Amino acid sequence: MSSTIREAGAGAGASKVMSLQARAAANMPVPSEHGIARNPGMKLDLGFLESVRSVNRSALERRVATLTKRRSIKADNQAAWLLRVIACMDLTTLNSNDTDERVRRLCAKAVNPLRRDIVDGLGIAGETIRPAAVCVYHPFVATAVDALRGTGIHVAAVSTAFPHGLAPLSTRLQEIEASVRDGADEIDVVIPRGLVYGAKWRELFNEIVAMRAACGEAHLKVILGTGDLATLRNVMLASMVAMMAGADFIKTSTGKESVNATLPVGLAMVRAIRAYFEETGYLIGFKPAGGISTAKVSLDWLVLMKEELGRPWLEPDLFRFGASSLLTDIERQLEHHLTGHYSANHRHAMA
Ligand SMILES: O=C[C@H](O)COP(=O)(O)O
Repeated sequence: MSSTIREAGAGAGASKVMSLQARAAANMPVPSEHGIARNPGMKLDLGFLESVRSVNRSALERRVATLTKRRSIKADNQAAWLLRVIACMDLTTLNSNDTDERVRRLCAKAVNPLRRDIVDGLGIAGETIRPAAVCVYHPFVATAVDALRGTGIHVAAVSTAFPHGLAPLSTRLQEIEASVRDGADEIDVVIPRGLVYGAKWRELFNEIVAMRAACGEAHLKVILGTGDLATLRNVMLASMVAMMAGADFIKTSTGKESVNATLPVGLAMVRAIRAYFEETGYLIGFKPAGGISTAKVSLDWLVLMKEELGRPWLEPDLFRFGASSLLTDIERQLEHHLTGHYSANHRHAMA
């Protein structure tokens, strides 16, 4: 396993991953018109996990401060970048009061994410700007599949005793299989955090391997619940175990922890993705989720992805925001871009 991860807390200046041309020349898996070559996973490398002693939090924080201060998205380009945020969004509803009707309304919003006057004002009437997926609890998968049929928008299901993952493995696997049967394209699973506290890496690996098998063709996003994991070392190691076990994406949070997606923790995960890439040649997706509700913060995340991993990670195949209210703020900012005024949130009702 490469040394990149051991240096994950090192300061600025870390190189981006290899260009697509260089990858092709080196016969490595490359994104194609059929999508990204899927991560098959690898053997659990316990020796490598033991070799990771600590992660330098302050170095990660310094790097984030530099990236967000020297923001490379100019004001003139911000509208275009906000449209990219929409394209990389898993528009989410994960509430105790979700209903079929609410999910249908959210799906309708996904199909037409921006008000007509904003679309016309931006001159994008001929373009299809839509979230990558709608993310729901398992009982609403069939409703979302029905509502989104023919739109190209995926349905993502949180299917393993979300948000805590505290059910027998057999129950969690059955839930995944049921979501896949109902038509989910993507499955967001949570890890039982206790396996991380106990350093039960083999057990965690085996669980994720079984989840990946239960997903079949559906893509697997592994939620770490980083706010619960206590240390950045745990975040790094859990990220690596998830990727070794065959995760297509690693995801920060459920949105239900007291601390959800933060940029320094995201940076640690992104560097784990880079290390996995350097070892295996496979490109793993990243999904920050939970508490990302402003356009400004979403742009910070895009800058981080672009600077740390490069252009391929600005596409929905490799990058998603998990967010329930971000679209509302993006609409407001786009309206401000066009008119110079902000309107009230209720004019951009989500559902
Ligand atoms: O996976 C997505 C999250 O649950 C969304 O969290 P949020 O409601 O804080 O945006």
